[in-house]
Amino acid sequence: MSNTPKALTIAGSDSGGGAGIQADLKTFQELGAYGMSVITAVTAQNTKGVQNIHAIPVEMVADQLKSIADDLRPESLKTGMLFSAEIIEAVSSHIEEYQWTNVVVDPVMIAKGGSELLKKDAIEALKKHLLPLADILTPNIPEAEQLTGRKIENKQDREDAAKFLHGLGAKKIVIKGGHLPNENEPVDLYYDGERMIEFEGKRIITTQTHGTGCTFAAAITAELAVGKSPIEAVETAKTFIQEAISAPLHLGSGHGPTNHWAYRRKYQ
Ligand SMILES: Nc1ncnc2c1ncn2[C@@H]1O[C@H](COP(=O)(O)OP(=O)(O)OP(=O)(O)O)[C@@H](O)[C@H]1O
Ligand SMILES: Cc1ncc(CO)c(N)n1
Repeated sequence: MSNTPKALTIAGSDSGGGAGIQADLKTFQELGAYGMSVITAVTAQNTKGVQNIHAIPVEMVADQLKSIADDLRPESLKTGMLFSAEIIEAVSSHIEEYQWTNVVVDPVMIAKGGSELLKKDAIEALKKHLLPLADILTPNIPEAEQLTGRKIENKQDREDAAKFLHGLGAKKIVIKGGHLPNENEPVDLYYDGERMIEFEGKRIITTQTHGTGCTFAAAITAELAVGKSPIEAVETAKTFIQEAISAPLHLGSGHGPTNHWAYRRKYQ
């Protein structure tokens, strides 16, 4: 058998191709990991917004996980849109049962246009079942606020939130800076229980940011699959998303997708 690194995404499908499963698989491929997917929900979505959501029955989510576990153990995995408490519980119990490692949890809650990708009553399940399994948790600022129940207004708040989330069991946390006010650079704060590290970026004023969070977490996951350390993985992911936002494709009339092949063209 070959030792090609395999990365798994457990997430929702974005018909528009810029976020969710589609962004994840494109990113895995770009960074040299063989991509696999477990689909939790199908969204009818484009750059203008989410028009409809159909959750996959939890038994079918479990069957997809089992098929992968029976044959194709992933070197790393990421979770994205999980939609409901029952899907979160099923995904968490299977990750535990199969003892999968290098688990990246992107706690997707709301799409850019405001659509709910995680039911409100599922947040507790996420905290209780999935956070303790996270090797790297990647909330944006509104998600970190939901998970901590605290307002995040400055750097000290972000550091406190990272510590709080570490206390809930996530081993490493990256609080992403995309949602900081436009006059601030998009600094991502990394915390592993000991070190606080700021990953700096250059803010690009653009509407072409559909799927930035998915792409960033997928890049971390791909890097873990190919054997990089968590800090190296976050470093590469930061460069990958910076390039992907810098060279937009200008597709659609709303929040357009990022450019998943920009990093390769520049660095590979
Ligand atoms: N305008 C921007 N310019 C440069 N980097 C950005 C910009 N917006 C976001 N980023 C970076 O992109 C990554 C994703 O962050 P962001 O906070 O946008 O995630 P998100 O809100 O989860 O995305 P999504 O819309 O997919 O849910 C982070 O590394 C962040 O710093
Ligand atoms: C399916 C899906 N997952 C995640 C996001 C968040 O960007 C989205 N818009 N759609």
